[in-house]
Formats: sequence, C-alpha cells, structure tokens
Amino acid sequence: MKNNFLETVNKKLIVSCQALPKEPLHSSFIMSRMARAAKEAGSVAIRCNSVVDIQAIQDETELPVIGLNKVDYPDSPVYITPTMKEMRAVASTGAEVVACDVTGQKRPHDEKLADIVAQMRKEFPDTLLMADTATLDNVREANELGFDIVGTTMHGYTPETEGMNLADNDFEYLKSVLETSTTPVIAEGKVDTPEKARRCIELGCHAVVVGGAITRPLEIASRFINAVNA
Ligand SMILES: CC(=O)N[C@H](C=O)[C@@H](O)[C@H](O)[C@H](O)COP(=O)(O)O
Repeated sequence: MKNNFLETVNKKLIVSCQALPKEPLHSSFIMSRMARAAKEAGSVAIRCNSVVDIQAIQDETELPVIGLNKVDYPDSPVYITPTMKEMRAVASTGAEVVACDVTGQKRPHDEKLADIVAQMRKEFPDTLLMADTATLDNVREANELGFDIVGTTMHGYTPETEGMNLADNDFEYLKSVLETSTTPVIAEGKVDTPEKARRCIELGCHAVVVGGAITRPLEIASRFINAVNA
C-alpha cells in the first residue's frame, strides 16, 4: 500500500530546501531551519537533497518529504538520484517520495531506469516515485515505467531544453505535460513568484514546488541587486 503523500499535497505548495556544497547555506542545520520556516508558513511537504538533510528536516518538521540525492558521476550527465545506490539510501530514510532523473540520458555504470524502478517496487513498495522530467517524451517514459508522479524539474536543464522556462507563453509546455501525463503532475523549476505558483495549480497541477525563490538567498539577493544596478 502506498503512503498518503498525494492526498496531503493536493493543490498545495511544497517548498524545496536545498543547498549544495558550493552554495553559501550548505548545512543540514540551516536547511532544517529553512524547512521549519516553510512549515510555519504553511508548506505541507518539503523537497530536499541528501540523506543528512532529509533526516535533519524530518527531525525538525515531521513533514513528509520528496527526497533526492544529487551525485555527479564521471560517466553520465544524470545527477538527481542517478543509481540504485542513491535511490535505496533516500528511500531508507523513510522519505514518502523518492525523486530521480527521467531525462532519457545515459545513467552511471549504464544502469537502466526500468531495472531501478522494478527493484524499488520490490524493496520499498510503500514509497512513491517521482520522475524529474524535461520533455514530453520523458513524461511518456515515466508513465510507461509506472512512476507515481511526474515533475517538470529538468525542463530547461538538459541540452535539448536549454534556455526554456516553464512559465514561457503562459506555461505552454506545462499545459502539454498535463495533457500527456496519465499520473499527477507536480510543477517544478523556476516558479519564482506567488502568481506563477497559483497559475500552476489553476492549470490543473496536483501541486507545485518552489525552491530558489524562497530558500536561496544568493539567488533572491541577486535579483534585487541586478534590478537596482540596471
Ligand atoms: C535542475 C535541478 O537540479 N533542480 C533541483 C532539483 O531538485 C533544485 O536545485 C531546484 O531548486 C528545484 O528543482 C526547485 O526549483 P527552483 O529552485 O527553480 O524553484
């Protein structure tokens, strides 16, 4: 039996709290406090990266999480929970959802996504799987492989979609994702205003994830500074 994550986040905002080692706020403690602020504001779930951050955020907030583990491998461009090793590590935290790259690109050690999904279903039957996709072909693959949630996370972040923005032409691409996907869609990636977040829900998304615009002060400060200095 699957957990009730999808009911919890229905038509709601999920805050992503992530800071990589190269970012100024890289710290599980700081991410846990970011998540606490998000919870106090009304966020019903948190998206977060790495086993230590997931555990710190679970301890601090007791909110359900979309967990992932970003790792760079030399033989692959895929970095969001790329192999079975990271999938297992994230699921072992008790994360309600494990998110991973579904962009059709070669995975490390040539691991096959279909094998990873089959193995996850066997080892973690209660855990939901979220596909971080970039294109409509990726959405179709995620549906065929039986992912529980389709996210637009990688749209604009692959060679094929470079320069694209989810919000372009009143979310034209997102509308196509909603028409294509047979499972709930979570809008994610560059949703940087409350109005855009609201629009994603109005268009029919199951939920919307906002990260940088809430939890990356370097990004937020840069927007203000660039506007003032323009
Ligand atoms: C492309 C990629 O690696 N995205 C990551 C996925 O988890 C995060 O760095 C983003 O912050 C997250 O997707 C939320 O998006 P935004 O921060 O734009 O609201």
